[in-house]
Amino acid sequence: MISIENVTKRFGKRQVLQDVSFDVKDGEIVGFVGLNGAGKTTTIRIAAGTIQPNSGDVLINGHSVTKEKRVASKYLGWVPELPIFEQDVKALDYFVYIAGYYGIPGGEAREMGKRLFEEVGLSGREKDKLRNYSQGMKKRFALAVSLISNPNNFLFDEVLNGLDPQGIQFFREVALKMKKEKKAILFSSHILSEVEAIADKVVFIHKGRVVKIATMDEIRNSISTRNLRVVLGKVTKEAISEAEKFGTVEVNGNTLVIRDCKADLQAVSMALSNFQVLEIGWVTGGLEDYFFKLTSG
Ligand SMILES: Nc1ncnc2c1ncn2[C@@H]1O[C@H](COP(=O)(O)OP(=O)(O)OP(=O)(O)O)[C@@H](O)[C@H]1O
Repeated sequence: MISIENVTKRFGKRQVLQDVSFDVKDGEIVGFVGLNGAGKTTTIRIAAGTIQPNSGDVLINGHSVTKEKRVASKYLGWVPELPIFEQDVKALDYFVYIAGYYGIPGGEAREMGKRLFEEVGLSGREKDKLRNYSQGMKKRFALAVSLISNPNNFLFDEVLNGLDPQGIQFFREVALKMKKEKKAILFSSHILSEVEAIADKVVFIHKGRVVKIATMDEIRNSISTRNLRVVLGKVTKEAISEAEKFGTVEVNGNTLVIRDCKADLQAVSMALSNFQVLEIGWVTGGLEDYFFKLTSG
């Protein structure tokens, strides 16, 4: 479990984080969302122990990153937005070198490296120098490194940035697999559809403050559009022209979506009653609608 507790951070005179608090529970994927400069990376770097907060703390499985960094780090994996590695070293050699910091002897580290390279889709590229890795490959390498201590908490900072669709799918599946294994995952991303696809809960940060924490169910239920979805038992020409009296109609099998519906649900339900209304309800919006509503407010 990752607990961010009242974290405050200033860079010089600029207040970058103000009293940021939230939890990522075991078996939970938490989306971390905010505009550019909102404070996501700073929060993540504080959680990873690479920068110190001015006040507050982050607990990893109950261990303070500010006071017990070594122990806390053992339970934490981190894939940074722009992984920076030694460029002139062969990837597997560098992995073995890093594993040394975790007290893993050379031979064992090499075997572990081969296994993890395969797991993250880098087999065959063990002898390439890191300078010859693409951005996506560097992220996969950072993931392999983060798996060395088999931690149960993960920080993914904009891991999808600059990835091709295959890379995006790979990291989505990694996060979902980790969730199944009851790991705690904090996942920052600008690709809101991806956050929506995997997150259980979303933390919204704006100008250094947490402005909202909501589950995906709460988000979906709170945004209702003027688009009405109706499932009919009988979809006939008459049914469609009846529906068209209320707005533009899209037909997909037995489902009609009346866009910008001018009437209320009961009126449409009555008007279509001869065509067997099996289901009727307003289409709910997604994370993107919610995010814009929140930040424009
Ligand atoms: N080392 C630093 N020194 C001074 N200011 C910094 C430093 N790192 C970050 N900042 C400032 O802190 C604020 C938050 O930056 P941060 O990178 O955490 O935002 P972010 O939400 O991750 O943004 P993005 O979505 O663009 O990655 C910004 O105003 C940024 O300029």
